[in-house]
Amino acid sequence: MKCDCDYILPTKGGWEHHYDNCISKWHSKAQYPKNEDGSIRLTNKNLMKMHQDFIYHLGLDTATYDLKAMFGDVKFVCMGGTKYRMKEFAKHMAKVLNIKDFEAKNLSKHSHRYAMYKVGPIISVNHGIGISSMTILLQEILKVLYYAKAKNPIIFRIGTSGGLKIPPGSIVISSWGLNGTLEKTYDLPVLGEIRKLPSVFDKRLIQELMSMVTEGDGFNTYSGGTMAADDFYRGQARLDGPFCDYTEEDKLAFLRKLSALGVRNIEMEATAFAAMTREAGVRAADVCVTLLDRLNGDQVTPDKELLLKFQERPMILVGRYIAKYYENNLHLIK
Ligand SMILES: O=P(O)(O)O[C@@H]1C[C@H](O)[C@@H](CO)O1
Ligand SMILES: O=c1cc[nH]c(=O)[nH]1
Repeated sequence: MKCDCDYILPTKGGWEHHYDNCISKWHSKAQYPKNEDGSIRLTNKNLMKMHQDFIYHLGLDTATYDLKAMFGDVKFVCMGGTKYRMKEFAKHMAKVLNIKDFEAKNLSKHSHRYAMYKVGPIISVNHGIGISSMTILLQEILKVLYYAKAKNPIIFRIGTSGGLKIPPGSIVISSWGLNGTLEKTYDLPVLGEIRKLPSVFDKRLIQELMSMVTEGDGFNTYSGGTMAADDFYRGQARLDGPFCDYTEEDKLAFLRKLSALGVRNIEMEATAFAAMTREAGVRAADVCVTLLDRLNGDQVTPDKELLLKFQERPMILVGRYIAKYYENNLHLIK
């Protein structure tokens, strides 16, 4: 398989292992500040001076918990908005990887915030709605992976979204995130000034995921841009919120403009997810199902059963990717 920089990747047992020894530009040390052994290198020197770190929203800390023993084997972190979805994903992966003794135990229950499960080498955890909830979770997960010295972890978001000109129930694998002012950045105010962090996803991971799509899936999978809105209603040009001071024509013109820019779906996390995983040197992909075509309306009308079916689709695709990784290596799973 070819990479961005035109290197033929030195794979040993097939493409599923190549990122462990990848020499491509995308994974170069400059951009992906990993240690030699593949563990995360966080650049915040203050962390090294701390005797104990309270990872508050996960209800964990580095003194009471042996994070290396708990999470040192983690290869994949999957996150999504709801607790229910992430518990179901953990159960799904227990089946896929044939892990018989899996017990869905919420490892962050003391925090009363998020629900985090571990199944074999996978963390499945919910992040709530929107960028601020997601980035708190993501940053605390990054610290857990850092303290645990997890090697070459990959992070997936399996989410829901509104589609643009594609049938409801399609999957979109995000190439980049677009913010509310139509820039491919995650804009974070720090010490009174806006930092603009690039929000582009790992191209090769997208290709690898696209190669998991089969004709028998029964739905379409696209890759394309994802707008991450800071609001579900006006922020996504809806007409059905409590406030609206624009017309239906304005809304449609905006959505068509997004579509012309290459945006396939709208959700509420992509920009920050791309930017922060990139800054941490961790490969990541945002895989969302669309619940509706926003050119045809605003209300999410599929019944509960169909909504749950739709939400299984990203789980199936990402599950297939993880299963492929372990195809010949199930013995690596504790
Ligand atoms: O992962 P989920 O289904 O939470 O993703 C989208 C974006 C927001 O978090 C939420 C809005 O309904 O759904
Ligand atoms: O339209 C939608 C549907 C799900 N999630 C969103 O953020 N927007």
